[in-house]
Amino acid sequence: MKVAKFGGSSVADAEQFKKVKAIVMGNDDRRAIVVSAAGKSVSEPVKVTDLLIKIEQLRDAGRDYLPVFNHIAKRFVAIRDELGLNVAIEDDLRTIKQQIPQASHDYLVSRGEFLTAKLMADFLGFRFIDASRFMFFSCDHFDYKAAGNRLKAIISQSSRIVVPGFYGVDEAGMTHLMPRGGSDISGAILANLLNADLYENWTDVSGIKMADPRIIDQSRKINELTYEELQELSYMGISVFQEEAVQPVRKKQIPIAILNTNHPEEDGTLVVDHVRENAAGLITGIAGKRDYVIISINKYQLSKRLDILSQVFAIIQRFNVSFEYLPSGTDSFSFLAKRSAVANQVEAIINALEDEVDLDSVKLETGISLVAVVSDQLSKRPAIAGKILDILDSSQIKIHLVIQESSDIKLVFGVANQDYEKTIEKIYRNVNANEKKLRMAI
Ligand SMILES: Nc1ncnc2c1ncn2[C@@H]1O[C@H](COP(=O)(O)OP(=O)(O)O)[C@@H](O)[C@H]1O
Ligand SMILES: N[C@@H](CC(=O)OP(=O)(O)O)C(=O)O
Repeated sequence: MKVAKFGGSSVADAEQFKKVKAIVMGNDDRRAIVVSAAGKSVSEPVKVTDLLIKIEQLRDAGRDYLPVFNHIAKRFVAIRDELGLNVAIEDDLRTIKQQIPQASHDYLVSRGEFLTAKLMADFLGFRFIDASRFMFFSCDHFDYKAAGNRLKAIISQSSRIVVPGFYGVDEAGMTHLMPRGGSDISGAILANLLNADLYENWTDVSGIKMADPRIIDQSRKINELTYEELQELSYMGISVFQEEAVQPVRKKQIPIAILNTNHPEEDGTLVVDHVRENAAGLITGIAGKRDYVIISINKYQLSKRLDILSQVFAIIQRFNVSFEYLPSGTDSFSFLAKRSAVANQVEAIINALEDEVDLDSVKLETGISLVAVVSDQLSKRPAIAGKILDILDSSQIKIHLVIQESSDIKLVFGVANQDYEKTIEKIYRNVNANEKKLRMAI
């Protein structure tokens, strides 16, 4: 059997619902469906999830949230009516409206998936199973055993079900929301629990492109990639698949297919443990994230001075900031964080480091973007890294730092924010134009 997850763009309105139905009915094996909340469409510029977050913000500011709520309600009623369904969605909308004044963030923001799944279940003629009945979280971790047992008790082998994505329930019975893009995680967990043969992830692009299609028009599609490569690309910012959604299917070696709801006839991307030798490119994908800060400390023979390093870490801990990378050298150590994560604490951290620790220097760099090149081949052909540095050097892009991780399949460059798109473009165009030549050279 297959688990099929449909993203927000696939369920944005009644027309999209019809495409979903045609896909689901097109294969008898598609028996477990996970949906996100109705997303953006031509006539709806904001995702329902973001509208729900807006309601919470207005409520907390003591402002009128009813116009936003009414807009959401109208969207769901319109889908119901255009599809000629009988679901009494007004009852659910009324309950949610009554709850808003005291609703938790997790409960309120999860309602988009709840309502979308209710409509989809009715439209498909499948059973609606609320995620709160079996998606059990315990201390923030998913409880596979308890969830699997409960699911077995509530559905049979032949059941055809629709489950809302993005949330589950905690030990206290309260709604537990997953990170943004979390319906991908729900789908992956369901595939794991049901021992699916395939996890289909239906979105608005025909598979994963080698580079963000918003930067590289007509970017080449990745036909196959490994779970590990997908995880690294997702971590580095490709929004098409949530990074935490890889592990649940990887554990059971369930392949993932990334497919396009608007063009179901097109091949997508297949994610597996090992890519066929002839399917692997020199570089699998390029991804990136903008707006980082780097705090670098320098001290002669720092790598041997654990006393100094522990003082530095004590300061970092005091500020409770999460750093994503900690590259180090013999005399230096750097902390890399998203600018929004350090917000206005940077100056205070630097002052504390300068005042309290005996360092040679403390340096701050801002406006840094990270660009990652991911490829299973990087570990087998280390010369690829050199070629990419060559490309950047001849494009006169200043590299602020290079990080090659122990996983050996990802190479990260720090460049100035204004060079972000140029960096991705230069690597993409050069590697694709010269793939044959590069292969022979390394
Ligand atoms: N490398 C990439 N390949 C494909 N899509 C990408 C890539 N990087 C970013 N994206 C973006 O991801 C989007 C799909 O993800 P998302 O908006 O979460 O879809 P959904 O609503 O189906 O969950 C695409 O429309 C595309 O703009
Ligand atoms: N609706 C949630 C969860 C999700 O997975 O959405 P999408 O599939 O549209 O990325 C969000 O916007 O984060």
